[in-house]
Amino acid sequence: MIKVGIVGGTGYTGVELLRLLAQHHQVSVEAITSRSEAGVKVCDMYPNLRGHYDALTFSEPDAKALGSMDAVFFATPHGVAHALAGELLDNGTRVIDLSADFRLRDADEWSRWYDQPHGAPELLNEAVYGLPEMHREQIKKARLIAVPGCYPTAVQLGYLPLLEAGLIDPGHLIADCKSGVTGAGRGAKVASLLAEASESMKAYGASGHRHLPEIRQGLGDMQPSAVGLTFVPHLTPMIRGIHATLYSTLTSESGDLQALFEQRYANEPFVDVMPAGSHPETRSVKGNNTCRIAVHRPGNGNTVVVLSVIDNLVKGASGQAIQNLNLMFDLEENMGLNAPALMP
Ligand SMILES: NC(=O)C1=CN([C@@H]2O[C@H](COP(=O)(O)OP(=O)(O)OC[C@H]3O[C@@H](n4cnc5c(N)ncnc54)[C@H](OP(=O)(O)O)[C@@H]3O)[C@@H](O)[C@H]2O)C=CC1
Ligand SMILES: CC(=O)N[C@@H](CCC(=O)OP(=O)(O)O)C(=O)O
Repeated sequence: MIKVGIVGGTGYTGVELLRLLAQHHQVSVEAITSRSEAGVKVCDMYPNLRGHYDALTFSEPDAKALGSMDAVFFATPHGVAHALAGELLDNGTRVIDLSADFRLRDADEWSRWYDQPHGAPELLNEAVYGLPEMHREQIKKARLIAVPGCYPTAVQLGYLPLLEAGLIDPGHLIADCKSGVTGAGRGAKVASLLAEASESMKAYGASGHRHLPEIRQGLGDMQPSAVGLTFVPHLTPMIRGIHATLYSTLTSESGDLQALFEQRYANEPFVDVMPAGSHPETRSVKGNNTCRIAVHRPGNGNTVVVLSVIDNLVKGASGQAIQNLNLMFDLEENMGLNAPALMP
């Protein structure tokens, strides 16, 4: 059994790790932290987990206890993994960080977007960006994984086949994205109140969101030219889900785009290219680690429209984190991640 710890077990991605790992036959969750709920039994706070983690109790984060694990997930706000990751790695514990602490290769750029100094620039060289569809071989050898953000996962998987094939202009990309409210975390915020978020929809971060440099870096790794990206996120009245509508312009004769996408993702266990003409729904991936994609070329013109949907808490966070763990520990990539989506 692989012994794992979770730092930040009371948040939405932390409890989603617990839900998914309850179905994983090779992992045992032995430590889970929360400063505010230390001493509380996991099942008393989350009754959906009764019968799965009856002996597990939240405790204060403790580097020594976490250092006795084979792997530790960080499901914490930005900056927390910076402070603890080095010590854990020195103890031989592998680190899978769901926050943005190690996603950007440039520490100064990270500081600008996250408005705080980078706490562990010495670890950036060895951090691997945990998007298996791009970096599977590096993930298998990694000790430190930066799990991609939710919007960046949906956007990068949507553009990947087109950029790798050199078919579109990378200088003029537009990503129009929608998120459910769990994307904002479990902490109390006015914008997440029912009366604020339901029956309404709004854009935010239109002139600069912290996922912009992360997406730009990822799209830059797919092809040699400079990336020009407009990224506009929106908050929508749903609990889970990301819907990305991705626009780009063809620069050469494209051939069969449907076949291109099907071939690129033929061996990917968690990317589903839908039949031509489809419009994937967020509810088709709810609770599930799949990214469903459809590619359109309206009026057979030069504009390509890709539709990409994921569950922000699964392929956008905890499911992808477990996919990375499976690769790092040489397990079946889909172990613990096989349950179909909840519909309706
Ligand atoms: N929600 C989403 O859809 C996604 C989230 N992410 C990222 O994953 C991370 C977790 O997100 P989410 O689960 O939504 O967050 P939440 O706000 O829901 O939960 C945060 C958790 O971290 C703990 N925590 C907070 N501060 C500290 C600290 N200083 N030291 C130790 N533990 C701390 C909290 O418990 P306590 O305060 O009791 O210790 C809580 O359990 C974030 O970095 C987020 O950006 C990534 C992709 C998608
Ligand atoms: C709806 C909502 O608020 N979404 C969050 C992003 C989700 C997320 O947690 O991303 P990181 O892992 O990069 O922090 C936001 O826009 O800030």
